[in-house]
Parts: sequence; C-alpha cells; structure tokens
Amino acid sequence: MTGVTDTPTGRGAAASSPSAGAAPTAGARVRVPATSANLGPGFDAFGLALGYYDEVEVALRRDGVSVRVEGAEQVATGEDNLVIRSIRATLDELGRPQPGLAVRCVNRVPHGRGLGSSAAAIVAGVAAAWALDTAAFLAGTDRPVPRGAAAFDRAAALRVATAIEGHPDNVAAALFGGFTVAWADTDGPLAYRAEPVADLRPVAFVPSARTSTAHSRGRLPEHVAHANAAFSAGRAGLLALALTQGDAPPPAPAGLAGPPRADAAARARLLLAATEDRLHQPYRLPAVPESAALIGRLRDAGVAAVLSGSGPTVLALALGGEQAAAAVGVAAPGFAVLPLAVDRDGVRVTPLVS
Ligand SMILES: Nc1ncnc2c1ncn2[C@@H]1O[C@H](COP(=O)(O)OP(=O)(O)O)[C@@H](O)[C@H]1O
Ligand SMILES: N[C@@H](CCOP(=O)(O)O)C(=O)O
Repeated sequence: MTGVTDTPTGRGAAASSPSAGAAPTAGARVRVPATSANLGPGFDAFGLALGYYDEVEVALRRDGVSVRVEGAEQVATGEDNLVIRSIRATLDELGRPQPGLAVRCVNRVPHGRGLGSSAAAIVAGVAAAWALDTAAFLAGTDRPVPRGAAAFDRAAALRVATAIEGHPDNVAAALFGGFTVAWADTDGPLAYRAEPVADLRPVAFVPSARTSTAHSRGRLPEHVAHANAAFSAGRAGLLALALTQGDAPPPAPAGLAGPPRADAAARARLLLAATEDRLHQPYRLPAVPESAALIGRLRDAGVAAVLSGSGPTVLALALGGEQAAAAVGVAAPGFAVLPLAVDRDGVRVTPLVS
C-alpha cells in the first residue's frame, strides 16, 4: 500500500494515506488545474494556477491500456496518450514495475489555447503514478508499506513533469497552485510558490482557434536586444511584487502611522505597467490579430491583459470584482469569457484501493 502525503514545498493537496495493512493502492483520482504561463514579461518562468480543472482517474490492471475521455477534445487512446506516457515515465523514474492501465479523463481545459492543457495532462499522470503501488498490485499481495513511504514529492515531480513538457512554468503552477516562478540550475528545474493577492480575479478570453505551443515557440528569435531584455527583467520583478504584495501596506516604523493602503486604482495601474513584455508577445501577437486587438481594448480600459501562455487565449488580471466586471464588459466577439478564481492548492491526489 502506498500513501500519498504532501511535502513541505506543496500546499493543501495531500490525500490521506490509507492505513498500513489495507489493500494496495490500485488506483488514483486526480484533479489538476489549468494554468496561465508567462503573464507578460515572465517568459518560461511565471505561472498562475486557475480554478478550472481536468480530472483523471487511473485504475491498475494486469496488462493492456484503455483510455476513456469525456470532453470535446480528441486525444490519443493508446500508449501514446499523454497521461499514459506521463504515468509510465514516472513509474520508470521511481523504479516501479509497469502495469496495465485503465484511465478515465474528464477534459475541461481546452487544448492548444494557452491554458496549459498539456501540462495538466502531464501533472495528472505524474501525480497519479506517485500514488500507485504497482509492485504490490502485480504481486497480488496486501503488502503493508509504512505510512508516508511514498510521500508525494512535488519538487521531484516538477523535474519529471518538466522533462516531458519541455518548459517548467505551467507544470510548476499545476503542481503547487498559486503564483509560481520557475527556473533551472544544474540540478534541474526548481520553483518558488507565492500567494497571489486576495483580490486577484483572472478572466480568460478563449477563442475557438488553436495555437500549438511548439509552433508558437518557433516564432521567437534566438537573440533579443539588451535593452529589451533589461526592460522585461524590470517588468518581471515589478510583476512578482504587484501580484503578491500589492494589497499589504508596508510595516510602519515604531510609533508612527503606516502609509495608507494602496488603493485599487493605483495597484491596477502598477499591474498594467508590470505586465508589459518585450520577450515573446511582440513576436506572437501578429499571428493572432484578434487576441492582439482584444489585449489592446482591455489595456485601454485599464485592465492588465496578456497573451496566456503561447496563446491565443487572452488573460486579464483584474483586481477586485468591479474591475473583473469591467473586463467582462469589454467587447470580445468570438471569445468565450471565463471569469475564474485563482487555484491555491495545485494538483490534488486521492489514492484508491481496489
Ligand atoms: N488531457 C489530455 N490527454 C491527452 N493529451 C492531451 C491532454 N491535454 C493536452 N493533450 C495534448 O497536448 C496538446 C496541446 O498542448 P499544447 O500545444 O502545449 O497546448 P496547451 O498546453 O496550451 O493547451 C493536445 O493537442 C494534446 O495532444
Ligand atoms: N512559456 C511557454 C508557455 C506555454 O504555455 P501553453 O499553455 O501555451 O502551453 C511558452 O510561452 O511557450
């Protein structure tokens, strides 16, 4: 039996460990959030988890593979399915034997729109695999494993998921929830998770057209001018502050009154400046003119709007209900408008015993 617990780097999502001596974990149920990467200047680094979810249920079987999908999107149904591939890659990484797999997916996150559907599929597979005691299942035993023996290590999961996805920003946000900054050192990808301001109200504007992330990355130049890199570095630093510290006044010196709480309008102006970018959007927006025009209309209305991931979805980062309503009121013909919550938990896993 394998229990899944949380590691100190993750929040909330821990599923409870079944007690030692029970039947082996022969399945897992996973809920994984959509994510918006980049957020303007944070190319390949920033991610925001959104309250919009795919669900995956995995059951072990002796051999073979079956994939049942609910949702509008067409996906592979054999060993080449992204969820299956991610489960298998993770089991290999963990040194566990490969079983047969029956997978049921409820796919809500639209594909190829810049809302991290591939990251959601990958993180769902990686998280599910962590929970599965394939050795006990294949041996057909009730072998007890000490509680927490296979604690869900989100930092390790980030490494496995990034290797499959190719960039860490979406998978980091899907794993940890909230606002994440991802980077890589010689040991591989790492992420810092921060709590976004309480009044952040993302609104996604989703068109019916698709963009392949791989294709869209091909539009980016190999080199950028130093001035543009410096511009984006400054904006990215500002954005990390504006997204996480905007509504908390700095502490007052002893005996003095603190500065007044920054008003929403001032914070919204800061967010508008902080979401300017010269690293990826200038190269991508010409290919998605409707998204470019919508970003322009939202920004003209004072709402910080950016291309979500590689697009073509537009993400508005509204502050408070009033600005979210203003964003929803901006003309967006051809776009489905989704006011969303921020997901603060990241992927959630529930082990299932047979
Ligand atoms: N739930 C899923 N199951 C299987 N494959 C998926 C799933 N979600 C996404 N994919 C694969 O990922 C592709 C979309 O990935 P990508 O081009 O990176 O766009 P995005 O991640 O922005 O939606 C889909 O066309 C499909 O091949
Ligand atoms: N940093 C990546 C993010 C891609 O996100 P997706 O949701 O479009 O897959 C990029 O900008 O290419």
